[in-house]
Amino acid sequence: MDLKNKKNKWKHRHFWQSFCHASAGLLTAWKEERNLRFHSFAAIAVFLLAWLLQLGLFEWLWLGLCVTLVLVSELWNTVLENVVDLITECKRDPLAKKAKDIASGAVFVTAVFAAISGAVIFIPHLLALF
Ligand SMILES: Nc1ncnc2c1ncn2[C@@H]1O[C@H](COP(=O)(O)OP(=O)(O)OP(=O)(O)O)[C@@H](O)[C@H]1O
Repeated sequence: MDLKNKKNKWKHRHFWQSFCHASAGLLTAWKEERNLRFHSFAAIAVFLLAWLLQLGLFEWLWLGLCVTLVLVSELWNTVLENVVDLITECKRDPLAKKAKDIASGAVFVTAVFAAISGAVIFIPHLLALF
């Protein structure tokens, strides 16, 4: 297939169009993915606690990095689930299971990293209160 000469009719022509499609994607993921909503609320709770404890700039940056990593890995997990369902037409397939389980594993690894980082940052501040 000659992809070079084939014009993609869906190609974005304006930045604003790209922005609208990205926002629509985020909204769809938010509506459909329970885990994404859970991680988003957890992120809000983390930022609220960081604000109450008056954390420093680098602690905020580190927490921001952890939250971003978790949310982005959750979004990629959703992308993969949708692509796998598209290919398999939602039929049972051992390769589909393998791909989805590994993608979930990636989210789990990021979430564990975020939880450990959160504990390292918050525990000393919380202990100092008592
Ligand atoms: N087509 C399939 N063939 C075989 N097993 C599948 C298939 N689709 C899903 N599964 C199994 O079911 C699990 C849940 O898949 P599903 O697509 O419902 O994701 P989910 O419940 O949104 O998961 P997550 O919590 O990772 O977001 C997968 O991890 C996999 O083990």
